Amino acid sequence: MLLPIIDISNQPLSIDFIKSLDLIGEIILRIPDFNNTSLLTQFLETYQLDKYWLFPIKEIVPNDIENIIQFLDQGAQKVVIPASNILTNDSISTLPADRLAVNINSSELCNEELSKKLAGLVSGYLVTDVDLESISGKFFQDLSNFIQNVQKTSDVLTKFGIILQHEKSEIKYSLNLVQHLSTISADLVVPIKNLTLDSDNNSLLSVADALTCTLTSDRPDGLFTTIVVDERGVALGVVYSSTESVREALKTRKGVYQSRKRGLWYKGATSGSVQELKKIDADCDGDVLKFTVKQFGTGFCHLNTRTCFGGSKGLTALEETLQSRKVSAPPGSYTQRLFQNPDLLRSKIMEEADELCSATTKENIAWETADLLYFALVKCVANDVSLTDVEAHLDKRAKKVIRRPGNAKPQWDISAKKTMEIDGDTKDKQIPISKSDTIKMQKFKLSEIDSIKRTSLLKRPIINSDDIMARVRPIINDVRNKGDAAIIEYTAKFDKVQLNTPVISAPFPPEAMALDDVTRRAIDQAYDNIYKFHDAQYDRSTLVVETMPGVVCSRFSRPIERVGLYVPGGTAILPSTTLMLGIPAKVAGCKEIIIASPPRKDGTVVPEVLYVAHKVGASKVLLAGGAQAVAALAYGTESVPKVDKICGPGNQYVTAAKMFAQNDSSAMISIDMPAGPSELLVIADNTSIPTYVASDLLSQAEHGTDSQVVLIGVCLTPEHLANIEREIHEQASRLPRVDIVRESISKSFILQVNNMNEAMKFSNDYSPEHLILHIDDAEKWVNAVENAGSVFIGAYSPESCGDYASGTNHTLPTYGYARMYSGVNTLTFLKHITAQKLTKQGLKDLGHTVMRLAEIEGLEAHRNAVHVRIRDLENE
Ligand SMILES: NC(=O)c1ccc[n+]([C@@H]2O[C@H](COP(=O)([O-])OP(=O)(O)OC[C@H]3O[C@@H](n4cnc5c(N)ncnc54)[C@H](O)[C@@H]3O)[C@@H](O)[C@H]2O)c1
Ligand SMILES: N[C@H](CO)Cc1c[nH]c[nH+]1
Repeated sequence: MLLPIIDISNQPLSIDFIKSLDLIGEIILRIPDFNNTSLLTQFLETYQLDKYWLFPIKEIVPNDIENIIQFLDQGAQKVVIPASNILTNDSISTLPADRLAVNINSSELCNEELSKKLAGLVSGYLVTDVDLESISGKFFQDLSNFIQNVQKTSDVLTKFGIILQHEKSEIKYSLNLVQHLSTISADLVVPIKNLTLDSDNNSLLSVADALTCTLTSDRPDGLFTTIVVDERGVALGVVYSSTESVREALKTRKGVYQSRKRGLWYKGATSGSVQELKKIDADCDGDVLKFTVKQFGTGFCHLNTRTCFGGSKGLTALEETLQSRKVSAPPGSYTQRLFQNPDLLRSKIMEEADELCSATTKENIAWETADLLYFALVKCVANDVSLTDVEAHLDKRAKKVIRRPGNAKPQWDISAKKTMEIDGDTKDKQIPISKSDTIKMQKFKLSEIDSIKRTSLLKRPIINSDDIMARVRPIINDVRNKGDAAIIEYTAKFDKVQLNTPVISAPFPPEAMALDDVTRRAIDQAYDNIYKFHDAQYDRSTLVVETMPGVVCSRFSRPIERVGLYVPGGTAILPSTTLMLGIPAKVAGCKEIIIASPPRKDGTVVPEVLYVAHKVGASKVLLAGGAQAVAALAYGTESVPKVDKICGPGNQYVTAAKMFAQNDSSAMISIDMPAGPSELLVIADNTSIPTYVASDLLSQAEHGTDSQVVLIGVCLTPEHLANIEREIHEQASRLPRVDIVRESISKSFILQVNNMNEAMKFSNDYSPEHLILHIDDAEKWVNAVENAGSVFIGAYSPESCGDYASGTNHTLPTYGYARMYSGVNTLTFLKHITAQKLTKQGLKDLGHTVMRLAEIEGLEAHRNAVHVRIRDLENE
């Protein structure tokens, strides 16, 4: 065949022409040297060749080695170097043989010693001084012997290029010559100025003809069987080519073939399923062509499948599915959810990578790899990266001659991890927690983190809401369909309690709410404080404003009639939450209060909860938790009346069920807010007391493994910070819930800042559920609070007081929702109704404004309702 050669100093060249040449194999680039490489770099950027050799005019000097390696790394197929250089320069001789070619003179073809020395070191020979006349004589025989010898001794696939002598001004590059050389596996090197994409003519050699003249057809019609494959090598079908169709294919860089019935066949011309031509190769014995194409449209086959052998499979099929999901996905598509939630996708990739690392059996490793490939490909498709792009990188990497050491980055280095201090970039990473580890938070300095890290610190752990919703939906449907029976069934399943009836109605049996005096007094005091604070929030008066003479607007409130209060009970019993929800509902005057809470293991209600239920005037207590309790309150069952609003915190199932019911118009229900795992942000300076700071942080960390606490240290001295950290470890180690704390503290962090403004800015951006100000002149900084559920001011205001008894509510927005939601308060249980009264004069004065605005909106009936009255008033 032929090897086009381009002198890169002779630019500009036609990009289209070069790209067509690039389709048929390798191109030799004649370059001045490796010393000044800017011309070459610019050439490669412009023409973006697929496969090329670099052939310098000048000899190689030692300083060139670095550049040679760099160009090989960047993708040069081979570098052509004089034999003397290869044999004398150690750095060159260590380069891989499949990336080196050598240029020799025709006289050296018979130099056996040289060919022995070069054996195994190179995979290409350019014979540079061949006289046209000599090609059929002795030279041809020598060349043939030489090639056979190399092929016998070398295990690298080797190419042989023949360069006709340049001194001869009139070199005739003919198809005969190409054909002749190809019989001994040699290629004719042809300057591109001697090549054409058109048919062969006397002065120029046709590229297509040069390609097909070396082929043999085993068909009576002389056509060449052509296999068509996609960029990943997947066979699309079989067609036929002629010299003419190859010529058209090269010229247009499209899939053009020879139809046995219809002549030249421009693939996709009528169907639209066109092909971009990427490569043409001949097989090893030159009787089949392979066209590599990028297939557009419905596919290659006339049956509208991608291939003539049916649909795709494996990674190609997965890629197609993901691409179609990106365009339009069926409702509830998990893939679409991954597209929309990069954080979820990131977590899944990490999770699957981790699972693959732990897999040991053949089956497991295949399974986990499939998982990881799925998520990785979602990431690719989401960002318009194709498998072909990925494979191009793999191929490019395979060409690198310098191998990286491949050590793990510090955060992934398992041996280093064991000794890692948690003072680096590890917030999102799983650090193995051992019981002997110091219980400590991760530490960051605001001045040392970038904005991406800051944003990640502001984020809460991801809630997988679609998965949870998928679990919650059938529970809700069951409760709607089967009522009490479903509640009993789910309570048995999740809470392991067999109930006869799921509801206790007031009046509650005194023995079921009997408490010792100390407990009762504590609850009573908490009750009084909470009541006092919530009662004060209730402005029972009617707001009246005369907006203009004779136009009086007013607003008054009414309680929401029936409310359902969810009191969590999964890992801790929470009578305090019964107070926090029941009291404002009672103050607001709700007519029916129903409390739902998971039963104890013996099927009873916690007496403290029942006592508070009684105090707030609840009519019923539903002995159920989770989604089944929320569904019963939202839709009603035989024994649970449907309510108008559901309030209260809970785990992810509770929250998902509340969100579901709120969005279902048939439920006609509202909720207080989406509330999740507890959280606390403490701002502390050097006036803070380390024991107090640590105790506050731990008070929220003990809620659950998903709780998050944050300490912002304002100019803390190293000693002060160390004291706080020591207190955290010592106090935590003594807690009964130390195992929960160990986990939640490891996900929590300390951020050191330089001043209070930085601290407040971070806190407002984080929007914590609880904010504690352990700082000098704490009260002054309350003015700077923009977002928080509840604020605790000064050293003697522990959050626990707000959790239980000071008077404020503890059902507060988490997860950053404090930016737009208030915590539960008396207004949560009220709605406001507005009213207005216009006098005749008021209507006369306002009427024309109303009529004009109705006219602008094209709402004639609106205008008329004023008009008929004003007409009467004007006639009075
Ligand atoms: N923001 C606030 O004001 C506030 C106040 C108190 C508590 N909290 C939070 O409330 C949450 C309470 O959670 P909890 O689990 O202890 O109690 P919970 O009462 O919210 O949930 C327990 C119920 O979950 C259901 N459940 C458990 N596993 C299930 C599964 N696999 N499928 C379906 N349903 C299942 C069961 O029905 C069970 O009754 C904690 O996260 C806590 O931090 C928040
Ligand atoms: N701190 C919780 C709100 O996030 C409420 C609570 C209940 N019991 C103790 N604390």
